[in-house]
Amino acid sequence: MTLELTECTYSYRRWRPAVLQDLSYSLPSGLTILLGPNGAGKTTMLKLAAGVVQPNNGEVKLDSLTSRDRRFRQHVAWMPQSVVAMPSLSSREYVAYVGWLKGMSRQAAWEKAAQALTRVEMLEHEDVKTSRLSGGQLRRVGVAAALVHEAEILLLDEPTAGMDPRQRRVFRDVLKELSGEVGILMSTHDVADLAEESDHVAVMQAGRLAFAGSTADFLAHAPAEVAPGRMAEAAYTALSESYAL
Ligand SMILES: Nc1ncnc2c1ncn2[C@@H]1O[C@H](COP(=O)(O)OP(=O)(O)OP(=O)(O)O)[C@@H](O)[C@H]1O
Repeated sequence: MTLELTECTYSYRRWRPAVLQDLSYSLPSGLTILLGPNGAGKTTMLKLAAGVVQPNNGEVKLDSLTSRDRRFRQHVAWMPQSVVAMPSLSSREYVAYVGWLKGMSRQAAWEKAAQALTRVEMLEHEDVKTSRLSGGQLRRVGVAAALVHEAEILLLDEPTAGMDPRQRRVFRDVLKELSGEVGILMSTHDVADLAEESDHVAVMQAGRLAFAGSTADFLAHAPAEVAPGRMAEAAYTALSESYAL
């Protein structure tokens, strides 16, 4: 399935300037990372793509389904920037509940919740109430909740923020595995870490896309003298500077 945003304009309040302006984007298969400075509009773009908010103008489509269609959200998983604990639910109940909300049967949601928690190394905490988890653990439960109903499109808003280095590694392996199966759009400020592992990169600046293309094309923006380990950062800086001119 292909996720496509066509000439989307969005503003949070009626008479306020648009946060996204005529944004068109088609999500390629594999892993795409979404970069951009604070306030560029990454979260807003992900919310539009997830059908959490609707564009004021333009449309968001998954093949023939529009984001206003109830079935749209069954194919799309969204992990918000801040995962909110549900104090009365354990990790497994939380993930299963999300699966159930997405239309799975109770039994299937319960079983898939265990599989999703295993993927993010949280099964040993399946009975722990979400209000008792650390920030990084709660984000991992949030990732499991995004994986539980096996959506075709994964939209992840800074999923690695607050994870320790080992969990980042685990998460990157999960992403690598998943990127062969589903389309992933993931925002991050972790340019150096992830750009070289992604298939595609999109860069937002002030509500518009300053760049969208393959990772190789993205890295080609780095000046020739830059050391290989710093290419992603250098490419991002060069693109941001040329867009600001
Ligand atoms: N709920 C809201 N109400 C009004 N304005 C908002 C709201 N959420 C975001 N904005 C504004 O929309 C713009 C884009 O914000 P958004 O959160 O999409 O950026 P971002 O690129 O995800 O930033 P960050 O990297 O800091 O998470 C900002 O100017 C922000 O102030």
